[in-house]
Amino acid sequence: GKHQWRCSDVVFLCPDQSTCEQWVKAISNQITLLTNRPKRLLVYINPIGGKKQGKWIYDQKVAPLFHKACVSTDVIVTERANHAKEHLQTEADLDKYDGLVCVGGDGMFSEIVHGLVTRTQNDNKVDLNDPGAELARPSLRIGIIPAGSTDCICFSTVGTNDPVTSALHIIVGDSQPMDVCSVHHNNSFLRFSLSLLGYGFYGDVLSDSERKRWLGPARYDLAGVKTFLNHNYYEGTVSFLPAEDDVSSPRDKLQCRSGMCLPENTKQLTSTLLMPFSDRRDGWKVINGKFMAVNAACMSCACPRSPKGLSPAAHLADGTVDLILVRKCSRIDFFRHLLRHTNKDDQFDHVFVEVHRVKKFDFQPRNSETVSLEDLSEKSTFTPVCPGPCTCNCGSAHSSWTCDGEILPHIAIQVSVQCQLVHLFARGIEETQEQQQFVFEDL
Ligand SMILES: CCCCCCCCCCCCC/C=C/[C@@H](O)[C@H](CO)NC(=O)CCCCCCCCCCCCCCC
Ligand SMILES: Nc1ncnc2c1ncn2[C@@H]1O[C@H](COP(=O)(O)OP(=O)(O)OP(=O)(O)O)[C@@H](O)[C@H]1O
Ligand SMILES: [Ca+2]
Repeated sequence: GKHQWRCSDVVFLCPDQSTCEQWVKAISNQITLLTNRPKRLLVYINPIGGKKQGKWIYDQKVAPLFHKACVSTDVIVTERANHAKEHLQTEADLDKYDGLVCVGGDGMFSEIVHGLVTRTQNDNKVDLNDPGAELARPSLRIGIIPAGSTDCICFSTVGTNDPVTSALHIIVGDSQPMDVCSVHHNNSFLRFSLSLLGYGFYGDVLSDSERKRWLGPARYDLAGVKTFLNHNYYEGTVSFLPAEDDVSSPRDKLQCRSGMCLPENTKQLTSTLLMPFSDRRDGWKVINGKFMAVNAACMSCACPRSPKGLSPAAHLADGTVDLILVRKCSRIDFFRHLLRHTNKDDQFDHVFVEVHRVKKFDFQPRNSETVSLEDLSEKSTFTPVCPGPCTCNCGSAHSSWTCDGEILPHIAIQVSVQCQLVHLFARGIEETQEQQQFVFEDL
């Protein structure tokens, strides 16, 4: 149920010992032939993510399963932020392993993707600062054992945030390609985004929540309420290159399901992103306005807080990102919009919300040319110019971008989707039995 997998024992009864041994040998031989299954894994554990349970979860729930399945592991418990990333970039002997495992939340997973992808580009002499460069794909898959506060990437790729389920997907060697957004400021690479890239509301929630880390996962709720009450909006220009809209749309209600975003199927969803960078302005659209939030969801961003996610129909590996623009609106309207993330109603069905499926986009804040976070005082960045509804020019304040829970140092950014840059030990969200029955009855 609920996409959770469990181990189960099967008892074979044999008439004699030698038949029993033949069975054991035959089954072991068959399992050895399954080349998708990893045999050696490099595990990184963040001991301070989420409720600080990462090490306990791994030792109690995951390591015994790896042991049973004869998967050998090297385990690194991180000692500081960026430990895993730096280890992957420079030290790790990656040839020794069939995959990586991340025990932690979205921030920790982001570290591991950055380490692995940067290492792969260095090995292949690809310049990450060139926004038009075609990136080399890492050969190692990554498994996520959820132990963070949001665990959005695990939830959106498996359908649940359950360590045992994730461990079993790793053991059986599932593979799920995943899009990654690269974020540049002019010609300098800033970060990859794997889940939510958000300016305005989520940027402000994140900035505020970082100061409340000691609260654990509850920091987001407290910062969320505070940011909601502040009710800030920000002015800027969003330019984007739409994906072919006859193929799929953020409002088609077609949720990404297991098998949908495998390489061969993806070609039908979208033709990939080989457009030369010099042609980039052909077909671009420009929207100017005052926004409560500018959100880019590379995947649905489903998580326990919002089980269908920020963009329920976003696909994991179709080479596109859903760009959600929430324009300036009243508090009550914004509340209605937020509330719809938690129930079945359509959060895009508001006059002040629009959503576009895009391959690339740029954001330019109003009067921004020289603005970077270093130039902005804490006050002007994170505190509303006015505390409540007012007639003054609140819109001239700037927010900041949150990128998978990290604050970006620049506001003017250029984003492009790197189609299926990394692979996870996952298989996408499987249809539940009731859903399959429903489709069958429909047919
Ligand atoms: C009325 C209830 C409305 C609830 C609306 C919930 C919408 C939640 C959507 C969450 C989407 C998460 C996307 C994933 C982002 C991750 O890369 C990142 C790192 O892990 N996590 C967050 O940014 C963590 C982001 C956490 C954001 C929490 C926002 C909470 C808002 C609360 C507003 C309350 C208004 C109450 C008015 C009295
Ligand atoms: N040993 C460590 N000490 C301090 N920080 C660490 C350590 N190891 C990793 N980190 C950092 O902790 C940050 C947060 O970790 P993580 O993503 O696992 O948990 P979270 O923020 O609670 O959850 P989520 O990202 O799902 O909201 C990561 O960005 C990572 O860089
Ligand atoms: Ca996508």
